Amino acid sequence: MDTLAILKRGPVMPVMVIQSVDEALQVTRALLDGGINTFEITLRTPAALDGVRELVAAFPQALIGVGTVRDADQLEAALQAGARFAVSPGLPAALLPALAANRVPFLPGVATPTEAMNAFDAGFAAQKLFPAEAVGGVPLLKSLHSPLPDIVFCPTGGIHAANAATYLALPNVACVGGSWLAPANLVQAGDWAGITALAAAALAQSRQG
Ligand SMILES: O=C(O)C(=O)C[C@H](O)[C@H](O)COP(=O)(O)O
Repeated sequence: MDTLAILKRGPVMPVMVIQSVDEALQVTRALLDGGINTFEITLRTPAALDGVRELVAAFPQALIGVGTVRDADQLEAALQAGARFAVSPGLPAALLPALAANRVPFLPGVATPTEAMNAFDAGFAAQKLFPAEAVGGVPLLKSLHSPLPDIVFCPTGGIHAANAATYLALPNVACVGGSWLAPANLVQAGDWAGITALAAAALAQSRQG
């Protein structure tokens, strides 16, 4: 499965910051119940890699990837844990040899036309616009489409229930990602039904968009 196919499979991707394996299992179950099938587990917490391992084992129907990948060691560890794709806030040069060696579907972060062109030339036609809202959001994506029509984006950073559909309606957007699908307040409260409802609403909106 290539990166674009993974984005289209979404087309809404929860960006998850997990504090424990048990929490990861509960949140993922709740999101699956709402119809989400693609998950980005950020490597920002000590529980992340164990979480990936357990999620891959517990939910074979889910596509589990990792986010916040910043170096080759993280990428290797994530692949060993069973991650099926990887996402980064950028495209650090130090990652390129590991990406070439592993051929894992990879979504690099970009924020400018030059970064988008460099990532395209490195072999990545599907890219994450990050942080989407802060760097120009919908108007920026519209402006990028004319000169760079062969680059497809997954905007993340500042996406939420009220603006996701506007992004998904753009011709160069295949997916949107964000933490709004599993917000910390609902996770801490153990409000799994609330998370299922957020997921279902996001998917319903994406189908209208
Ligand atoms: O670390 C990564 O690889 C990322 O993917 C970054 C995330 O996309 C953003 O941190 C989500 O931003 P919010 O939805 O505004 O909370």
